[in-house]
Order: sequence, then structure tokens, then C-alpha cells
Amino acid sequence: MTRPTTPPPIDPRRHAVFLDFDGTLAPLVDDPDAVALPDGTLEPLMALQEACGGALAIVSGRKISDLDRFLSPMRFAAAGVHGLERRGAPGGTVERLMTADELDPVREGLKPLLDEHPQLGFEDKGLALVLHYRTVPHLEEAAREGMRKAVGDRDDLLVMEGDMIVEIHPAGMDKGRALEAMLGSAPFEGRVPLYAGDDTTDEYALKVVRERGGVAVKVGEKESVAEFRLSDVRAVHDWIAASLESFRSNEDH
Ligand SMILES: O=P(O)(O)OC[C@H]1O[C@H](O[C@H]2O[C@H](CO)[C@@H](O)[C@H](O)[C@H]2O)[C@H](O)[C@@H](O)[C@@H]1O
Repeated sequence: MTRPTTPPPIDPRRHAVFLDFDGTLAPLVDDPDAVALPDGTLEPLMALQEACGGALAIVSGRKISDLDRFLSPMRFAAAGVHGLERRGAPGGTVERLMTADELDPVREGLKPLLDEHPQLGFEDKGLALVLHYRTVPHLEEAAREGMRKAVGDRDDLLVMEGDMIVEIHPAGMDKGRALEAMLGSAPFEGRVPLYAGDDTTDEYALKVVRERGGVAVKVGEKESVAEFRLSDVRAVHDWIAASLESFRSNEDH
């Protein structure tokens, strides 16, 4: 485990900025559809995107269409569903690396579990399926086991654990690979990567960032390869605001 250290300010001239969404920009809540940015935090994010010349992407387990809804009216470059969906520029089109029908047998296979435990939340992201047990933590093992059963012996699928969720999606993609791909093209190419994220799925990206000599920031207390830490969502937004302030005051001099 790394020592907790405050990250350096984000430098919009130098950094390619990658930010996770849930638990990093938006506080975790029971209902995945009720998530929201804290008041007054969208404007600084938009300002940071502009200062970075567009080199700011949201890297999330969410679908890009959901990110757009939560971040409306703003649009960002994004990697959604852990990189299975990509949008290289804010106004660009969303590219999908797989098709949703690959998960049809799993959708079908999960029905008995959901009939037996209707309190489990089910989220269908097209390219990924999620079981939520935040409000019913005693069903964690049932969710895990039910997902394993529904997947069977298919090795083209990956079961991933997130914060009070079990998720399944086609294998071969994670946030680290998504980040590497985005770093290969404009406006991210040639910049030093900076990533902030709170969950186990963010570790793939944090590892890539460390290997490339970038700034890896873990949000919260979980174990991490990151060298820097911020305590919570509020601290992330304070860091963004302080970075912008320092950037603007340097511009003025
Ligand atoms: O990569 P992220 O942007 O962090 O997205 C990861 C998952 O986020 C959502 O679930 C999480 O947030 C919910 C709302 O706060 C919370 O109820 C849940 O327990 C968390 O795991 C989203 O619903 C998932 O699809 C994402 O994979």
C-alpha cells in the first residue's frame, strides 16, 4: 500500500486528464439512476476541459449515454463500459467495440436469480450486465454465485467486482487498455497522463499511468497502486478548483 500523499495540481498545459465518474466526480448513492454531481462542480469541469484543449476524458463503467445525461449539458471525450464504448472527442460519435447480443444467454440465465431475489438491482448496459447489492448486502454472495452460474464456462466473458456490484462484460477490455488507446491520439497524445479513480476497476488505469510516469490518484481508502490520494468526491472537486485557480494565476503573470 502506498503512503497517502496529496496530488500535485492538474496542469492543463501538460496533463492528459482522465477522471472516473461514480465515487470520484459523483458521490455513491443507493439508486444508480439517482446519481448527481455536487452543486457547482460542472462549471469548473467544463473550464478544465477547455483549459486542457479538450484533453479531458471521463473513464467509467457507465454507458456514455448515461454519462451524458448526468453531465448534461456538457459533453466530454469518454471511455464508457470500461472502454467497450469510446468517444474520442466531446462532439464525436460513440464507437462500440462489441455487440450487445453477445450477452443474451447471460440475460436469460440471470432471470431465476432475479425472480428469487427481486431486491437485487439489475442494470443492463447493453455491453455489460450488473447486479447491485448496495441496499441488500446480505445478497452479495448470492449475486456473485448467480452471475457465475449465468456465465457458465464462457471464457469470452469477464466477471468483475465493483463497489457493491458484480458485473459481466466481454473479456479483453478494461480501463487501463482504454486509457492506453486514448493516449495514442489527439488531443491526449504527447501529454502526461493523470488519472483519478476510487474503485478496483480503476486500478487497471492507475497502473498504466504509473508505468508511464504520470499522476495516479486514488480516491478513498481502498488499497491501490496509486502514489497520491484524495479522501473523497469533495476533495476531488476542491483539487480541480484549486488547480484551475493556480493555472489562471500563472496565466496572468
Ligand atoms: O467507473 P465508474 O464511473 O465508477 O462506474 C462504476 C459503476 O458505477 C455505478 O455503480 C456505482 O455507483 C452507484 C451509484 O452511486 C452505486 O449505487 C453502486 O453501488 C456503485 O457500484 C454504475 O451503476 C455501474 O454500472 C458502474 O459500473
